Amino acid sequence: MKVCIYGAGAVGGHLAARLAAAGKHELSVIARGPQLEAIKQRGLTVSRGEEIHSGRPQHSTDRPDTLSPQDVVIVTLKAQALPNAAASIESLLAPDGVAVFAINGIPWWWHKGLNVPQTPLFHLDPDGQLWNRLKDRTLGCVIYSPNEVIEPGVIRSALKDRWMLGEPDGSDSERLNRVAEIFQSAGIRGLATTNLRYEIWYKLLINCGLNPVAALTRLPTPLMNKNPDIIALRKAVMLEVMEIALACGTDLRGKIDLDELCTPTKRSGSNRASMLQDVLAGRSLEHEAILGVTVSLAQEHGVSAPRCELMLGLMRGLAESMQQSS
Ligand SMILES: NC(=O)C1=CN([C@@H]2O[C@H](COP(=O)(O)OP(=O)(O)OC[C@H]3O[C@@H](n4cnc5c(N)ncnc54)[C@H](OP(=O)(O)O)[C@@H]3O)[C@@H](O)[C@H]2O)C=CC1
Ligand SMILES: CC(C)(CO)C(=O)C(=O)O
Repeated sequence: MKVCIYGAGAVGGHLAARLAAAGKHELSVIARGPQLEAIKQRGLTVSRGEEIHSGRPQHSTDRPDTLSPQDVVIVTLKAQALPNAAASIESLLAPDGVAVFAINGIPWWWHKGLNVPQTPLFHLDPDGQLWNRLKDRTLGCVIYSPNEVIEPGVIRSALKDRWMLGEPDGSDSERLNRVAEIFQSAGIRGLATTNLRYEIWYKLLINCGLNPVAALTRLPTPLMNKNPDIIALRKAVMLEVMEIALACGTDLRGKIDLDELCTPTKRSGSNRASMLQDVLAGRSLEHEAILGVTVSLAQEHGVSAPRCELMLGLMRGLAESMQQSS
């Protein structure tokens, strides 16, 4: 298969290193800047506890138009970078190729397969570029794997390793199983599910509590997990997201141990949430996909979510101040 990772940063670099190390597929990566230079010179390395996986993709470029048509494009850009990449993702796909969006937050394709007007999500896809080009050629992926680029081409990952893959409409398709096999061929725990929306809400609940607080306090996760004020705040946010999920048709009550989500484990390891990594690197923030759409859904369904609203306001302010100082 021809497999392309579009946006080989922390998460994409992790996948690319393991796929390249396994060598089962023809691998291309799209990256840029020092990360691309390092990949060209030394390939990619990911360390997970005692494990180290290294490999060099067959093709590395910042010009997607130079690659041949791909069977699978795994998109690991930040949500806010997707609309500008929609046309090039579409042109990269072979006629029966599929794009897999491995992204946090509510995904741009959220309305697909739901009994609601089949329209793009304004916050994430304002001109409908993603929806119009890719809605029938897309799988979703919920990532349970914390990663950070510690130097160009080198990624440190926690041991947690679960990548839930699903069709937007919840069907069990041939292409879904094909993609899960690609992950598994590299020893990556990619699992096909017919209920990806459950995973999206579960992960969103974690991210709404954790990522903005990490970005605002600049605390790494292990320190947040020792701070009673922050734990209380995160739990309160998570309870709100649980109510929003319920109003949208996903019942997480009784299925999630909020204490456990605020407790350090060996598998989650020591890491900085991706939004904190973005703040420290001066990159744009993913708060609209994580909090903006969540708050909109709360308002649409008449659910009170004051803490999510507060977090969203603060994150919009942080994004503005970062933009002004850049
Ligand atoms: N990191 C983590 O632990 C986790 C992240 N996630 C989610 O995974 C997704 C990806 O996150 P993450 O890997 O952390 O993000 P990164 O910012 O580390 O990776 C994205 C990469 O894409 C590159 N890129 C952006 N635009 C282009 C372009 N036009 N051409 C080429 N390269 C480009 C970026 O370069 P540049 O740096 O120059 O912008 C960066 O290297 C997000 O939705 C995140 O929330 C989910 C679970 C854990
Ligand atoms: C769960 C968590 C916080 C892992 O670091 C994540 O998804 C992120 O960093 O965005």
